Amino acid sequence: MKELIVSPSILSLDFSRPGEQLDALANSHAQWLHFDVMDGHFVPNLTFGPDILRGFRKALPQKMDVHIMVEDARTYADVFIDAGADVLTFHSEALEDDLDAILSLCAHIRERGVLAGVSICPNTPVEPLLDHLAEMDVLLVMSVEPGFGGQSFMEGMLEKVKKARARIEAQGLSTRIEIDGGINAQTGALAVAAGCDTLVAGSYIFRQDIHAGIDSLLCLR
Ligand SMILES: O=C(CO)[C@@H](O)[C@H](O)COP(=O)(O)O
Ligand SMILES: [Fe+2]
Repeated sequence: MKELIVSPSILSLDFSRPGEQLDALANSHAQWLHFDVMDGHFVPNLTFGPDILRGFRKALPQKMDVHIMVEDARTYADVFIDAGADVLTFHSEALEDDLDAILSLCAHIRERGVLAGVSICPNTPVEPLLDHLAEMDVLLVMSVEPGFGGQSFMEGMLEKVKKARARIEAQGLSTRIEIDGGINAQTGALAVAAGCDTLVAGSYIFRQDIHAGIDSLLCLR
């Protein structure tokens, strides 16, 4: 498996003191920064636009791991690539789980020089993607219903991780398996044991000392 990456989700950043928290992130061992984009349609919440991503990109050395939870995935993939995404992950469900459309958007994202990610909600099976993992850089398994931070981890999602990990190892692929939702030191350990190499965590990291939270996840490997 690849090196373990921790991607703190800025959805849980304390926006009453952003400067202090961004400084802590900038000096942390986190390699990616998870940037959740929500449009109020695909999920019942609204978050950040491209100007905010530009600001984070200037302020932080981390790679920008952008997770778009939007209906119009094609349009907003380009909008957030233009704004500085290093990893662009869209939802399979936003493209009605149409495999041709999913693979075509992955190819487009890669052509733009960005890592392409495909995310699946808890009710979406992983099987249709298993033969196509070489065509994406990241498989993002949601372990909560998308839309909000602070929810409980759905342990049943680890079956998807195990299936994808077995396929990645069998084929010698470099595709990452990222997990998002309810990750803390305990659930993170389960996720790593199941085959995840990329952990998103929001409330767990920002509700304690940021460096301690990140380091406690990085040492799971
Ligand atoms: O995409 C999402 C939620 O839709 C996540 O990235 C959350 O921000 C994770 O937050 P925690 O569950 O770790 O608090
Ligand atoms: Fe996310």
